[in-house]
This record gives sequence, structure tokens and C-alpha cells, in this order.
Amino acid sequence: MATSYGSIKGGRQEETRIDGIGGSSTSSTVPIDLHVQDLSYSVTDKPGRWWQRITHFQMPWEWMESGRTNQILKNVSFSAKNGELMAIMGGSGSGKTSLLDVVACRTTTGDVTGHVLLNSVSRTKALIESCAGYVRQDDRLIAHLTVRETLLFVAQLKLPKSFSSREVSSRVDEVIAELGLKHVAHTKVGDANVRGLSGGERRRVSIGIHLLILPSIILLDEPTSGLDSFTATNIIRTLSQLARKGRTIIMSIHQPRFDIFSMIDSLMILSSGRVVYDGAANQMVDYFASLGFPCPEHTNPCDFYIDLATVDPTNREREETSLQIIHNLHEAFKASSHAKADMVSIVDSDEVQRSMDLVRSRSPLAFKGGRTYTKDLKNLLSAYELQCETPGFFTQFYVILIRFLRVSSDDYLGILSKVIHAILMSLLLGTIYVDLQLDEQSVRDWFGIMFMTTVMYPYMVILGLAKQCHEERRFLYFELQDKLYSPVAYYVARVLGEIPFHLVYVFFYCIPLYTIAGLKMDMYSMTMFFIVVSASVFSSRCLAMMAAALMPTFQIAGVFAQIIFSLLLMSAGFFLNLDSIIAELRWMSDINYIRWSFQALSIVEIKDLKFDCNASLVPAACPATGSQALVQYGLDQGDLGMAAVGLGGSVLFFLTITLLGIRFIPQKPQDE
Ligand SMILES: Nc1ncnc2c1ncn2[C@@H]1O[C@H](COP(=O)(O)OP(=O)(O)OP(=O)(O)O)[C@@H](O)[C@H]1O
Repeated sequence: MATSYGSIKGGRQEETRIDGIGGSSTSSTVPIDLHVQDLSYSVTDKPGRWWQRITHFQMPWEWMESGRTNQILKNVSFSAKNGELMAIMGGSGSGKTSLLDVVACRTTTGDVTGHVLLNSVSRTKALIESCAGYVRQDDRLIAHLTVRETLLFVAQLKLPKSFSSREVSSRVDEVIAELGLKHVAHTKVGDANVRGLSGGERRRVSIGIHLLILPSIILLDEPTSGLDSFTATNIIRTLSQLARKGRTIIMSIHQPRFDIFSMIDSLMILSSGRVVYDGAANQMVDYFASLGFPCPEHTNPCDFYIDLATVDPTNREREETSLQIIHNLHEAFKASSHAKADMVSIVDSDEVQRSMDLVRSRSPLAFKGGRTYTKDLKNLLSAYELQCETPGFFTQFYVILIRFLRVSSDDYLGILSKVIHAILMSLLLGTIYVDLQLDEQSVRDWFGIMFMTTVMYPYMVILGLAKQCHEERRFLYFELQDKLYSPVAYYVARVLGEIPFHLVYVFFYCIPLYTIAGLKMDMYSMTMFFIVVSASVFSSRCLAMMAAALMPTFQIAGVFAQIIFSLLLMSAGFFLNLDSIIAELRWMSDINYIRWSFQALSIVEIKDLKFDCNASLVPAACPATGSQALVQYGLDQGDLGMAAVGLGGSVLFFLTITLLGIRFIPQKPQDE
């Protein structure tokens, strides 16, 4: 049902343009005008849900605070037309990024009122995601992938599953050609450490990622920030060309130089979340001149008018004057003909939601069967239908796994340093326990090496992996927001992808120490030793992943994981006999992976030993057999089967909490 809103003007009946991609008729760009009407946005620094408060280290007294409200956008209205490049300008903190976030449904907190319409259709999160791309201010690209690999990764996850791999590949090539990246298609993206693309080329790749799905609308937050003026001009020229090809492009930009300004079709100036100008870019100077603010000669109009619309905090007098000017500008704009934004008929959001539910349920009623849709809604639902057809769990899992293996194996230096680290740990341990004997003095040494083997390397991997997981948030947080894949697909691929590298490092950890210390040289013992150490190190990795998923910063995650590790260490049966642990804390050793790996290694390597005890010594001073020694250490309760259950249970526990953390606690990257 179409409801009216003010004077009815919009709802253009335009043809859907079909871009020929590999002959697929599914690749269409719907021409969309974006109308924003009376949009307000306020945030209150209210505490989040209880588990978020805990994991974000909010203090109990902060939980009680009702929070202050900050009105970021106030009654903003504007229209962005298909085929045009629109700029949102304003001083720092004027609300440009917030406006784009609200339009793109990317805000995680706050209250939004007002309307955002795609043609005449009230936008929902799913609709805007299916027809708009959002390019953030900073490039979140993986340094070790080439330009083509970067785009291919996204294309495999974002394009409808009806696309063959040849069509996916040719779509990637089209975007590369469209953005003038052919000459660097096989160059690594790079970063401060890896040699790669220039800043402008990197920005083009970020834009290209969002062009893959043929978006009708492209939103860009400061696409020229950090670029030199020549590169910035080239980027804006590209955006202008993309707009001419039938897209609606809205970008936020600080003070652009004149040649960039001349490419902008329409612009809006924001000041403290309020509109002080919205209209054609080439009418801005005349408009402000008519209000008594002509642009001085030899001055960039953008610089001049944005300064005019910015609060000057240098002293009280200037601040009051600038606030008064801004107030007057806003009032003048409200009263002007420019402020009369296009009022369009609105297809209400309940109707949109019902229609989307039909599309998602694949109901034959969706497009046939007597339902009548406006052309606008029908076009948008077609785009939404494609979004519903994106690859499922297994493709997501496979693509993420391949990317993880590709990126990890490309990092030769990282792999080499981890192998050297494992060998050094191993040599150190092996040297301390070199050539173990079977006399009464060596009984402690046998348990010593078993215990140290299960704690030394496992302890060392914790910080490294917690750091790596925190670095991966740079992509994870935003890729999850972009709905590139599900948290579960990422998590399963990440955990399984880790295993081959993990086994290689554990192999290099086991071999030197095993041979130097002179442990049992039969196949069974060697294999069991490797399996138990692998399980112990893997449990530590899972502990690190859990800490990284739950804690807001790397430092806190490191402390958290180390505290847990220390508790496990103390209750593992080496420093304190398992029989001496008080009953109330027994459970700590029962769920303790260090205890179970220590016990398993002791059973494999020590149980069958016979010690050469001096006949004058009592059994308590020198157990004659390994079995007696195990009894002395309290390690006789439980066999290898129980150890397997204990180790498996620990891994499962850490992994479950990690998954819940990734799913329910969206952790922002630390540089956000
Ligand atoms: N989630 C939030 N919680 C509290 N304040 C916020 C939030 N988001 C934005 N703000 C505040 O709203 C104002 C506008 O922020 P925004 O990032 O939109 O400005 P901007 O114009 O994009 O600035 P810049 O050009 O410096 O990036 C700022 O004062 C900012 O601190």
C-alpha cells in the first residue's frame, strides 16, 4: 500500500538497465534516487547488554548511569539523484560520517527518526545492503593478496551463486578495467611492511570491492583523505564517471580544492548536524552571497563557506559570533526554496517487509500471483532477491579457508620465525634434560621434562596468537558488517586453517627435545608424544582465541589468558600433588588441559620405566617402577582415554566460548 507524504512528486518509472556480464541477465543496476526526509540521530552513552558491559570492562556504577544524549543530526533532508555525484561537506565533527552511517544502516547505537527512501520505498537494512556499497574512510585490505585476489575473494562471496566461476572472474576483470587497475592487477596490495600499491590505487581497490555487486548507490566516507591532490582529483574523476554510468554517488569530503569541487554535481553543507546548504554545487556561491556572505576573490569557495559554517573555539567572543552565524545560516536555509526537498510518496515499511519476506521464502506470490507492486518496489525486490541468493555456508567456509591458507603461507618470514621459535624452545628443554638416566635422582627429572614440555611452548604461543586475532579484527569486524560471510563460517575456517601450521610448529618443537633427552624410541611412544603435545599446544591456541574474542584490547586479552594459564599451571599436578588439592578446587584439575597432557605424557613415557634404586632407599624415596612413580605424583587416577576426553573437552569449551564471543560481542578493531 502506498501512503502519501507531503506533495507527491517522486516514484520515477524508469527502465531497469541490464549490464551485460558474461551474458547473465541477473546483473542489473536499478536507477535509484535517494531521499532523506527529516532525519535526526541521537546517541546516549547508555551501557549495552550485560555481557557487553562485562567484556568492555564497564564498572558496576557505570551500569546505573542513564547516559547523556548527544543530538548528532537534526532534521536533515536532501535528495541524491541517480547519475549525479553528491558531496556532503562540513567541518570536523559536523556529522558527515554519522549521516552516511545512518543512511547505510551501519549505526550500532542511538535513535534514528525520519525517513530514508530508495526512490519511493522506505529503506530497510536488507534493502539498502542489497543495492548500496559503503566505502569506508580507511582501506581495510589484506597486504599479502594481489588486487585480483582481493576482488575475487569478495566476488566469490557476494555475487549470486547462479554465477559460474567464469562469470565471477569476468566480473572481477570488468571492475579492474573500470577502475584503471589493469597494470597492477597482479601486484600485492601491500602495507607499511609489504611493498605494494600506491595510496590512490589502494583506494580504487576499496571502491572496486563495492562495485562488484553493481550497486545502484555508492556511499563513500572521505574517499580522498590521506591522498595527494593529484591522486585525489583522479579518484573524484573516476567517481564522477561512475555516476554518469547510472549510479547515485554520495561522498563526504572535507574542504576539496577547486578542480575537485568543479566535478561535484550537488552538495550539502552540514554544521553541527544541521543543514546550512543543500543544492547544486554551482549555485552555492550565489546562495551565500544572497545572504550577505560573498566569497572573497582568490579564495576557494569551499574553504570559505565551510569555515563560515564551523564553530570557532579560539576564544569566547569568536565562538559566540560563529554560533550566531551558523544559527542564522541554518534558519535562512530552512526558509529558502533550496530547503524544499523533494517529497515523495512512500511505500510503507510494513509493506516492504512483507514483500521481502515473500521474496525470501521463495513464494510464487513474490512476483506473480496477483500481487501488484510499484515499479520501484519491484526493482528493489529483484536486487534483494539476488542478495538472498549469495553463496551459502560451505562456499563461505571454503573461500575463507583458501584466503587464510594463501595469506598465511605467503608470510614466509612469519612462518620461519615461528619454526625457529619452536626449535629454540625445544633445544633449550632438551639441553636441560639431556640424556635422562634411570637412577633415583632422575625420577623428578622425568616428570620435570614431561611437565615442561606441556607448558613451555603452549605458554609461548598464547600471546602471539592473541595478537594475531586482534590484528584480524581489522577485517573481521567490517567484513561481518558487510555481510560477506557468517561468523560461524569464518570461525570454522579460521580454526581448521590454523591446524596445518600448528602441526608443523609442534613437529619442530618435539623432534629436537625428544632425541636430545633420550625418550623412548619406539613408534607408539613417539606418535603418542606428538599427539599429546599437539593437543596441549592446540588447547593453548584455543584459549588465546577465546581471550581475543572476549576482550576489547590485546593487552587485556593477554592478561586474561595468562591468568587462566597460571591457574591451570598451578593445578596441573606438578607443583602441587593432585591428591593434595582441596576437594572444592578439584574440578580445576579435572577440566585442566595441562594436567591431562602432563598425565598422558607421563603414562606414555614413564609408566613402563624401571628405576635403578639404591637398595637402601625406601620406595617413597625411589619408586622402583614408573607406575609407582605415577602413584606418588597422584597421576594414577585416569588413563589415556580420560586424558583424551579432558583435552578434547577443554578444546571444545574454549572454542564454544570463542564462537559465542565472535557472534555476540562485536569487537571493534583497536585503531577504531
Ligand atoms: N556513537 C557515538 N557516540 C557518541 N558520539 C558520537 C558517536 N558517533 C558520532 N559521535 C559524535 O558526533 C559528532 C559527529 O561525528 P562524525 O564522525 O559524524 O563527524 P564528521 O563530520 O564525520 O567528522 P570528521 O570529518 O572529523 O570525520 C562528533 O562530535 C562525534 O564525537
